[in-house]
Amino acid sequence: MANAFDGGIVGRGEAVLSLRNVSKNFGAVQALTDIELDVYKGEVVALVGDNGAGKSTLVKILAGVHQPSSGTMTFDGVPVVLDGPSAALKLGIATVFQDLALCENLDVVANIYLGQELSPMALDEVSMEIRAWTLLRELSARIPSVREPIASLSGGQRQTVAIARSLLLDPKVILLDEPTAALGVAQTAEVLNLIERVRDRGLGVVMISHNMEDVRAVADRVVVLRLGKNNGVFTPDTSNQELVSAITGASDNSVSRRASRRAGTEHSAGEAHP
Ligand SMILES: Nc1ncnc2c1ncn2[C@@H]1O[C@H](COP(=O)(O)OP(=O)(O)OP(=O)(O)O)[C@@H](O)[C@H]1O
Repeated sequence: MANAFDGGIVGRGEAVLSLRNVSKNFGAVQALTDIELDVYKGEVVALVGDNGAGKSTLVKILAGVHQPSSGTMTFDGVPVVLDGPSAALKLGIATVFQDLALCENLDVVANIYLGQELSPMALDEVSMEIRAWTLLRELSARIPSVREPIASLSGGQRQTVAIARSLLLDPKVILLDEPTAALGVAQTAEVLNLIERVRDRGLGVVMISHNMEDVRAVADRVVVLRLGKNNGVFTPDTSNQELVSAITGASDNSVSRRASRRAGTEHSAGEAHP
């Protein structure tokens, strides 16, 4: 069911992360215009839209990779300016980009601790292994051994390691760029379960996805971008037809035509057999 721009979140307290009137241009290219976004604790927000709609640009702004050309961002109610990815991380916004940035030849523990120069923890190997193992167990991750090199893991397991790594600094918000892209059915289910457990830890999750089935399975709200602008916030039970219309801007598309054909068939079938 669709509703305006709040997606049914009225009365949920203060958002952990908010954007107001955020615009971004790259020279003459207007990638985002007046974007509004709220992310609450313990919810999964799916960010959907056609190619070039501005999803990656928006996530990169939240991750501190790009700076908005105008508009404001607040974190825990406080206006913030992210001048780089490490500023976002320090604040409590972790990102898992599509490339995952894992080292094939290193094991799970080493990858989870990779690039933790921000961390004040100077842990020995044993403590690192225990912490990595505890984290993965809390996430019910199916990793055979934390001493397994990344090269021998499946796509879903790699995504799991990348997500576990992003949780190491106890972020409040995690950004996932197409976390199920290129995964098979079982691995996708595994990663979606993991996302639910991250949400259950009280984090706000923002997930870019092109896959409406995944979005329906895990999202609490679906934020649609179209041509760099907000085009509605929907609940995950919204019909495919309505979502596709919001994404493409066209009410006449193959999904709506199929739906109306089906309705027509049912109607005439109903008439034939009252
Ligand atoms: N670094 C950049 N320089 C110039 N233009 C850019 C840059 N990054 C993005 N754009 C433009 O901004 C617009 C939004 O792109 P963006 O990658 O955010 O869309 P998207 O929704 O993530 O698309 P996709 O689903 O294809 O990844 C596009 O017109 C794109 O060409």
